[in-house]
Amino acid sequence: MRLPHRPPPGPGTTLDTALDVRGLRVDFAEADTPSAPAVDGLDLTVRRGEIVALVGESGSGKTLTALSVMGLLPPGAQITEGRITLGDEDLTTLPPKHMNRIRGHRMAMLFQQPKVMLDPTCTVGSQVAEPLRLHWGLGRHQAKARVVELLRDVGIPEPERRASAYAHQLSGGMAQRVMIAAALAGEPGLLIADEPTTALDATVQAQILRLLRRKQRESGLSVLLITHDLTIVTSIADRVAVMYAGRVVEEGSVHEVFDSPEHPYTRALLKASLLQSEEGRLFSIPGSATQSRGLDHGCRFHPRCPLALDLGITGRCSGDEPPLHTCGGGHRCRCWASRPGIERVGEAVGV
Ligand SMILES: Nc1ncnc2c1ncn2[C@@H]1O[C@H](COP(=O)(O)OP(=O)(O)OP(=O)(O)O)[C@@H](O)[C@H]1O
Repeated sequence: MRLPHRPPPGPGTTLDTALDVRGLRVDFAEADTPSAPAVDGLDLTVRRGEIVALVGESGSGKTLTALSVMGLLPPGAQITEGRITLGDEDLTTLPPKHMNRIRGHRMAMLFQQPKVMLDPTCTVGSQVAEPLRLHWGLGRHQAKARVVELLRDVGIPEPERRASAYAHQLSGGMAQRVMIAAALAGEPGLLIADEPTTALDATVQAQILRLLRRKQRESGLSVLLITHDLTIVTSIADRVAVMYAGRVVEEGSVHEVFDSPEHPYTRALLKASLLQSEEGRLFSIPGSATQSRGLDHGCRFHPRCPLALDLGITGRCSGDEPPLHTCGGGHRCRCWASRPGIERVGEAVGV
């Protein structure tokens, strides 16, 4: 596929960069009426050995971003602009056969519903063995022994016996451990985890997050973690990127973004989460991200933004798209109003 516009890798791209996404745009080709891109000029970097959380409301384009990287977009969706670089490889130009070799070997993905993702007709052991045979060329006996090691390593009790179990015989937590073993079997450098603990209860969720953190520390794995849950971000991630209507509006270390949020959308997300709910009162952000998709002028958030609406700065906010500018260190924000002084005004209007 020939892409109309492929920007160069991002300015900070170094040997240290595991994944670099520049100007990614995803469109649905089969839509009857022309629709807005689902991902719209997204820039994102994951460095080697770090966990980056991608957060944002439902429909902001997080999953399509992950599927674009994996080369697994659903039928009808296609990358129409942008560049995705994994290590030194430009994934947007690779033929499907080459992508098959990279998937599972250099990058792997964990999904929300592990029991659904496991093949019900194959044993757990054969599914964990697949990448070992495919990417490392292990024979049946070698692969079997390695499967037991991998299952033990992710905390599956009696791994020899469990290797011959089927998906329906596993709890949700066990199934996710098996998926982690299968994902890590090919020894990928990048793991994309899309809401990996959403379907699990709180105790199992904490165990799975600890397991991911341990694997990241032991093997220098890079992780792109997609989640709605900001408490998960604070417990596991090094950096966070906040996505709104198809693009990143704020990014930085978890400390920078959560302790000093600059973008009114990030502030609203934090306020809507348990992290900042006031005396148990629930806050929701008026409107939805979909109403901002397809805006071809101004800040995508301005129709819902209390700063733009209350402070009468709508002219600027609806006129030009703000750039992602540096607010100090690695903290960057896409808002005309994120300047010293305005922050206090933002607090005054309750965002
Ligand atoms: N198969 C599809 N066909 C048409 N449009 C789609 C399809 N999948 C996603 N979209 C559109 O792309 C947008 C982004 O979807 P995506 O799944 O990436 O959002 P998300 O941020 O991951 O949401 P969630 O947190 O609910 O999973 C959706 O709002 C939807 O309009």
